[in-house]
Amino acid sequence: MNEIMQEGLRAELSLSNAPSAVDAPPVYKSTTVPFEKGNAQNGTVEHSPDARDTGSPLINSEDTMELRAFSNLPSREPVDIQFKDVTYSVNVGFRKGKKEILHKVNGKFPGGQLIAIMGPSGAGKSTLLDVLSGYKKSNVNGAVYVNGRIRNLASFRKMTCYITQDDHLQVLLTVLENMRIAADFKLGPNYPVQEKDARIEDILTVLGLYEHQFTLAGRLSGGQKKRLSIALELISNPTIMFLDEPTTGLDSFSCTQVVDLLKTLASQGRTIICTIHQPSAKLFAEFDQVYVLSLGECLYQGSTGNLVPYLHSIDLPCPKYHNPADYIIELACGEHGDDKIQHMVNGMGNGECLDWFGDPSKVLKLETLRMKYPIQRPTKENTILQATNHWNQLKTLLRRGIIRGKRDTTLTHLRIGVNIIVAAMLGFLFIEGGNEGSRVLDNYNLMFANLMHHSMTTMMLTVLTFPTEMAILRKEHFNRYYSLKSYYASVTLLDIPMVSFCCLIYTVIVYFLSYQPPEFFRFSMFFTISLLVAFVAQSIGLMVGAWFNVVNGTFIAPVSSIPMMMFAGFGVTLRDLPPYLKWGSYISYLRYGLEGYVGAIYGANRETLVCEAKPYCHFKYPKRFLQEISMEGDQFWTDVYALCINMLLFRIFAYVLLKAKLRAVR
Ligand SMILES: Nc1ncnc2c1ncn2[C@@H]1O[C@H](COP(=O)(O)OP(=O)(O)OP(=O)(O)O)[C@@H](O)[C@H]1O
Repeated sequence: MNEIMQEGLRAELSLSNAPSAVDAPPVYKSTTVPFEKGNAQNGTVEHSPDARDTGSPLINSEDTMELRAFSNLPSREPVDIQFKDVTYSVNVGFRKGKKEILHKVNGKFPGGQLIAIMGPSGAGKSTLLDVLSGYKKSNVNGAVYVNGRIRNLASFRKMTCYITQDDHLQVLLTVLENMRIAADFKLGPNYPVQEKDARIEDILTVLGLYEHQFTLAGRLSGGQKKRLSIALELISNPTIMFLDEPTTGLDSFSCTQVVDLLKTLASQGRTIICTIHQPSAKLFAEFDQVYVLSLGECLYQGSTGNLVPYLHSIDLPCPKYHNPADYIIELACGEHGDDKIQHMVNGMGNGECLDWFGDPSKVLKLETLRMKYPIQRPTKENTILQATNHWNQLKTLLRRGIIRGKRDTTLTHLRIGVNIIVAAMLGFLFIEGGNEGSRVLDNYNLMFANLMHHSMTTMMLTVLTFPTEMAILRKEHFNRYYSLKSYYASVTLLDIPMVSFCCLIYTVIVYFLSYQPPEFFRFSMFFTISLLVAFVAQSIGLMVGAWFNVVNGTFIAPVSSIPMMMFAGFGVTLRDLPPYLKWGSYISYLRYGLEGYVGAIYGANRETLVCEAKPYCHFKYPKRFLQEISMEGDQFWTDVYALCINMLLFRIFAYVLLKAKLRAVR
């Protein structure tokens, strides 16, 4: 344990129950939290099958040491969770029906406890966690009770947080920046800065991250990343914390640090529920309560200390010097026979049996809980899911996006570099194409090449980067950092300067190297079309990226561009398109782009072109060229409107897809 963590754990400071509002001032009282050192040092534990746990620490108080609580986080009123006959099924596929994963499981997680959901791989641990946290809503049957009342998901989510197995952090932000951004989302701009900083400092200190506050999150070790994930959620001081495998991938020292920390949090009234694979005996003993699943059914629920007596009571005694956590997993896997699983499920009434809880005073009936916790009148703030308003969410998202943009210099340089290189190459390739009458067709090719460049670079970049954001979006959106509207608005706004800048450099280079007419209004028209095409392509990229993963997206996006190219009027003129395919030209944004470019360069009464390279210039008169390609040349504004409408429609559709995608996973 590092020094900071040690110091944090030793300090004596704890808090009394305080109001549940996030920004309520802390009220302190001096108590100490016993630290159970564990009697299973080497992965083995000697146990007495008859010794029932009575709720007191598993270890003699001689070995206790004091933990430092979070001095800036008010303690919480414990919240009791109970679930009855919970079933969860998934659709396996078209005409294949449904597969049931949780089979009418029951259970009770009393407040202020550290609870482990254990079981072999595929037992349904993560699924149960998802169902209880409200992350999964569809295909769930049964009832979840919070303090004796049927769970109201909206208000329940306000007191909970969900920490996913993968950390999904903002890797380009430092620890402190991550914390400050989270504080701005969760506490809002009106929360006093000094108190915000004090809360951040307190959390970082206790979690042993204070000395790493200026380290980029991406450079932290696995254990530090996990602690940062917890730290970010602690800012809003949740009452219930759900953690999916918080110790997976960590060494035993980091595991102990994380579990010690969770224990501290539980001791202050929070209900901490986490899934865990196969803890060592020492780690296992740290949990207050354990809930064991096998194939979607409950094998045991009760205190960790009561597991051995329970196994003894059902004639499945845990061998001496065997880690009970290992033994129950062996039983759950069916290593000792499949009949034992059913025997245990029956013995526990699939989670209905509450006889093996360490502290019987915590096992209150639903009616008693309802009397203990009267109904609270909903307040105005209670109707909004996020802690702060849309404007604050957008501002904070933009601030975070700007920091990320500045740090991600490789991508920024790459985007600028690609635009300069491609523009220079095309400019030199089509040099003088813009004013030479004999090279009008070459210039037409250049316009199409421009369209390809703008559409492909922006679209593919979005298709490749957006899906990687989805995991972070899912986590932060579920944890109520921001609404989807604010997120989407920030995504739309953040890329405007970069796309515009890249378009501008590209257009300047191509325009002047290829000798396009040196008139400001024609340059502006040319640039406007480039910009709009880039934005439409980006919208399509968003649409694809919102729904498909990177692999499928990189296939779908270019393939979907092919019909757009076909109908652009480039290979086959708009006049020569077969009547039954004419509709295609109206939905092709590349058609409007090409028409817009032609209008900018050859429309608006362009004067007769010079004809020096060859004695005969077929397209010396721009009008003749316009007739040849069956374009009017005076439809610039129609093209601009059409591109704007395309952009708007694709953006709206991308938003709808994104929303549907977020719903689909739940
Ligand atoms: N969408 C799905 N379609 C089909 N089966 C699913 C789906 N989601 C989950 N399952 C199945 O449900 C079972 C439980 O999954 P879950 O992820 O909850 O297990 P777990 O106990 O958390 O496993 P692990 O410890 O390996 O993460 C597994 O057999 C899994 O294959």
